[in-house]
Amino acid sequence: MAKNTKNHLLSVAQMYEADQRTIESGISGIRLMEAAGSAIAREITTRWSPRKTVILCGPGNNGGDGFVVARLLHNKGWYVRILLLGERDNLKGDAKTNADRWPFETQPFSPDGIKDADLIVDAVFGAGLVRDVDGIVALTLKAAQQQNVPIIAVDMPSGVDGDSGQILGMAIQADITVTFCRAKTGHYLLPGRTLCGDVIVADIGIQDPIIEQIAPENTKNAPAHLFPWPKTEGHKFDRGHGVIVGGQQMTGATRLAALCARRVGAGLITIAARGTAYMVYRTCEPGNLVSNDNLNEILADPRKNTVLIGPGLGIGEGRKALVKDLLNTDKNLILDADALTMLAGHNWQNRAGETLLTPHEGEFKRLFPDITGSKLERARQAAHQSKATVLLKGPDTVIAAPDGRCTINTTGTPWLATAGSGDSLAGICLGLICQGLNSYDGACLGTWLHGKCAETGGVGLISEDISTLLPEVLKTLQK
Ligand SMILES: NC(=O)C1=CN([C@@H]2O[C@H](COP(=O)(O)OP(=O)(O)OC[C@H]3O[C@@H](n4cnc5c(N)ncnc54)[C@H](O)[C@@H]3O)[C@@H](O)[C@H]2O)[C@H](O)CC1
Ligand SMILES: [K+]
Repeated sequence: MAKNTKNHLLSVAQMYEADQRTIESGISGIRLMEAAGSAIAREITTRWSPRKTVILCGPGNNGGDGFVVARLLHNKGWYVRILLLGERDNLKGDAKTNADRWPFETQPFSPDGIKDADLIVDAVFGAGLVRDVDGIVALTLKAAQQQNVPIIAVDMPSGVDGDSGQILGMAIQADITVTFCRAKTGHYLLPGRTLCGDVIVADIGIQDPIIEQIAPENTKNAPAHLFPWPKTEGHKFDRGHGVIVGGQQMTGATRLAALCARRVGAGLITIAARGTAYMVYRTCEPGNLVSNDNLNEILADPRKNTVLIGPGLGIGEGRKALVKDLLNTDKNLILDADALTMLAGHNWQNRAGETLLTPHEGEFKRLFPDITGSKLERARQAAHQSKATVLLKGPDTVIAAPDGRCTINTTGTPWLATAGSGDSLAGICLGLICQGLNSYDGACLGTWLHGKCAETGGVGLISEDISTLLPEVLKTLQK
């Protein structure tokens, strides 16, 4: 059966490979370019009425797409001018063919060339961006930005790296970006995601089996189908028993996590706590189980399969030893916050249970100080090195599995940057993993749900809202 590859994200190299394999299968490059240009012209004409349009064409095939757009808009009666970077005579291949089909003059790049534009098409650089944008290109793109008219980017906003989403030198802010076949990782990693505006993925005739053969390791996070719906015949012990090592002082973190774990369907949640904190937990949410037994005794019950440690934990030698002891158990572990901080310099080994690390950027740097690269590549390397699933938090959270798979999450709002939000996320993941999801699936679904809660809650969201919003989000997943 054909796999659904629609959520796969391609790297730039994989896009070139898909292109090449398609051409080898008998679809010419010129046909692909025509399809790319038609898709862009279609997206423009369905959104905007005819108006003075300036198309900025670069020296490669991104510029070639621009020439196709120019011809198609001109044929529909639009007034179109082209600014071309470099000499027309230097164009090659399909870009040259399409330049030859444009019977009018082109003008050189210059800020002045933008002046009367009511709509701008950015066909300067796409997949082939290799160095910083500077000089006359930067000046012209700046003028295009200042014109304050709609900007349509072909494939990528020029200046954005298609793999990392990083800006090389400078980049243009687009209103829409039309890309081809599949989105690229740079469309969803920041700042690329913001610079793209709306991302539209157009079919240009590259067939799904070609993408299956390439087997991209990156996806856009789309895990709703993984939700473990309770079974009619099930009872609470079928629905997982999670344990949270309760913080001594920051008891709120543990309570937020426990509420979220239960809201996503965990059958039972035990908070392991000592001293005064034990009494705090005993007198709070009545649905939590609370135990002041020794942690080893609590975990002796094999049904308690997943442990969350870190939220509100605090730092100290005793607590560090506790985290290390947990690593030697066969329980599924979710290590968050202070637990991560205390593992800096740890020598990662294969564990018997699943391991999920949920660092933000600061914790990640302490845990993996030698790992560099794009957010995606750093998460992937960390997962490989630690043999754990790594959930690298942020507005473009990346989840990486030890086997090389990565997903980029796109749900959420800036209101999630609030105290207790991470504790809630860790709790959601606990609730899902204790029900039997593996740590990668649990992390993907947990992150997606957490973001959906924020979207549903809207403005003014605080972390206490997240568990309350979960039922509303889950209802939207019911068939
Ligand atoms: N299947 C598809 O996705 C299709 C994609 N198409 C389009 O082709 C481009 C990629 O084309 P390519 O020629 O490989 O690269 P670019 O046009 O992006 O740029 C290459 C060109 O630019 C020069 N260059 C790169 N960086 C800089 C810089 N900072 N300053 C100055 N010059 C720079 C480089 O030296 C080259 O000369 C893809 O994005 C799609 O838009 C096709 O339509 C076919 C189908
Ligand atoms: K572009």
